[in-house]
Amino acid sequence: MTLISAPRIGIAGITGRLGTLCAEEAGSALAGGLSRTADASRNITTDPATLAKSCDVVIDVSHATTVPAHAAAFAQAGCAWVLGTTGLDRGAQDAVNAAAQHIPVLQAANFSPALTLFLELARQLGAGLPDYDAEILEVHHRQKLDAPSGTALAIGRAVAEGRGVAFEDVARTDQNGLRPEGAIGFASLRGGQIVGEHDLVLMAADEQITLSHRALDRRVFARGALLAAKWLAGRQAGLYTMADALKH
Ligand SMILES: NC(=O)C1=CN([C@@H]2O[C@H](COP(=O)(O)OP(=O)(O)OC[C@H]3O[C@@H](n4cnc5c(N)ncnc54)[C@H](OP(=O)(O)O)[C@@H]3O)[C@@H](O)[C@H]2O)C=CC1
Ligand SMILES: O=C(O)C1=N[C@H](C(=O)O)C[C@H](O)C1
Repeated sequence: MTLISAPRIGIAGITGRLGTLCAEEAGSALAGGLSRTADASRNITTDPATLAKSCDVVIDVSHATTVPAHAAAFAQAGCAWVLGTTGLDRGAQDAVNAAAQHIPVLQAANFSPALTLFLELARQLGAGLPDYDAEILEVHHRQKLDAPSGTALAIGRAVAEGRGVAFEDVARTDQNGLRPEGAIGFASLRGGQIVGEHDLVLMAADEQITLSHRALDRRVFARGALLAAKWLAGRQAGLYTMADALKH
């Protein structure tokens, strides 16, 4: 493994809300971008293989449907992949896992340092309060496409992991009917320009605890993505988390 001190960074989804900020944060390390509309003047291509050839690492904040093609192209080129896109289906996640056999992949639904620590606290709360009703509320801007948010799902997975249960067995996105014992529930609100809010609430008959995170500026994600990219470039193949990047 040879870590790269000044990696060339590409951005998939470079024209988007987060991609634009990532490009700004990358500064002179920016090698190019990926979009559905090419722009040679900015080294923006429509072809993931072409982008991968000019980069050491790609920050991917685009759309879930692009994930299988990106996985194949980046793995083929040997380019590291920081994946922040959310809303992946099973097939897309399988493609990520397969790519991680060949290249370093850091997958994080949320690049914020505080939210990364939130996941650890959620794991502890899940383990320490196994019988409390766990509910996760997330609020985002009106343009967001996926629900529940990737972060909300990651929080739910952390609680389930703390409880030693399979997330798929306890996740509850439809609130109709009697609340099953041990369920982890989700609720989503969409409106305005809310950057991203997440609450984990654990409730018993006689007390309740809430863990809250508020992203106040989308740039927190862009800064985290850059930190992740610089940490990942040149590492061994494998699937890494934001916690890995923050603790080294
Ligand atoms: N990990 C994290 O910390 C964070 C992750 N995210 C995630 O990043 C992703 C992007 O978020 P955001 O920047 O707000 O989204 P935007 O819609 O603003 O940007 C996404 C970009 O992806 C490109 N794209 C490629 N294929 C498609 C498609 N089929 N449909 C729509 N867009 C497509 C578009 O660029 P073009 O039109 O040029 O092709 C678009 O500008 C989301 O999955 C979001 O959940 C967001 C914030 C933080
Ligand atoms: O789409 C967004 O904006 C965000 N998406 C991520 C998610 O789905 O969790 C992270 C953050 O909450 C903002």
